[in-house]
Amino acid sequence: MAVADSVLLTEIFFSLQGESSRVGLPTVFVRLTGCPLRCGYCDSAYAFYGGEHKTYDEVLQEVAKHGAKYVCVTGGEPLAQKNCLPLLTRLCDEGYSVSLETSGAMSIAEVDPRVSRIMDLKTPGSGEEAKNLLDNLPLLTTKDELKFVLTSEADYEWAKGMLSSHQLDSKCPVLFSPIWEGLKPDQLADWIVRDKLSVRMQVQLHKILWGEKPGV
Ligand SMILES: C[S@@+](CC[C@H](N)C(=O)[O-])C[C@H]1O[C@@H](n2cnc3c(N)ncnc32)[C@H](O)[C@@H]1O
Ligand SMILES: Nc1nc2[nH]cc(C(=O)O)c2c(=O)[nH]1
Ligand code: SF4
Ligand SMILES: [Mg+2]
Repeated sequence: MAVADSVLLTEIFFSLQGESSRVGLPTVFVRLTGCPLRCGYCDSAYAFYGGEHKTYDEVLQEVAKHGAKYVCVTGGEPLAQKNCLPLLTRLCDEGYSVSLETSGAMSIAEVDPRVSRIMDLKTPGSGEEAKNLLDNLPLLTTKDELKFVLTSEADYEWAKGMLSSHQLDSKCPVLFSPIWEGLKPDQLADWIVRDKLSVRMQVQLHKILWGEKPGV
């Protein structure tokens, strides 16, 4: 149930951005609760349930305490809460440089244009490929990023096929990321070099630094 002018929140924390082309930048993370997907590898399942209702003002106050320039709204699936949209706009109005991590299973059409949308196109290995909303693809602009999280060689081949069939690398930067402790990063690197793909490979920096746990 949506409560007026509020979101259901799992956590707010300050860390180094571990993903996307913003990797390494000190960033405040706002993790909203709930997700309609169940990717087999999900590292944020603790955000599926629970959470606390927080008004936009309360979220902004908590974010401001950290004195950072960058804010990343994630989840769960942030766009599953309709109040995520006004929250993104309030964060932009405050002058933050805002990114949004989204599964691409919900429309990104109404997201404030100042936000950089990091859209994950779910691979077959996630178990949630059927949820991909392909109508989102034409909406991506050069300030957005399209991400493939890969579990296997089959996922890699699928992602390569999607790149060429939809000419995805001409829309926005493309990220290829191996699942943590699943697909070996050096194996993925070898395939990308072999095939000369114009994608950015990345591993989750925060897990290299601190392991897999909430709040980092
Ligand atoms: C936790 S999700 C939250 C935002 C949104 N629900 C989504 O899936 O994009 C943020 C990003 O973490 C990625 N992720 C989750 N678990 C992962 C894992 N075990 N290894 C690598 N990336 C993972 C997701 O694929 C997604 O790109
Ligand atoms: N440090 C850090 N960077 C991140 N970038 C995206 C994250 C996410 O969970 O969406 C994440 C996260 O959980 N931690
Ligand atoms: S969509 Fe994101 S939060 Fe939801 S299960 Fe998949 S990775 Fe986890
Ligand atoms: Mg994470």
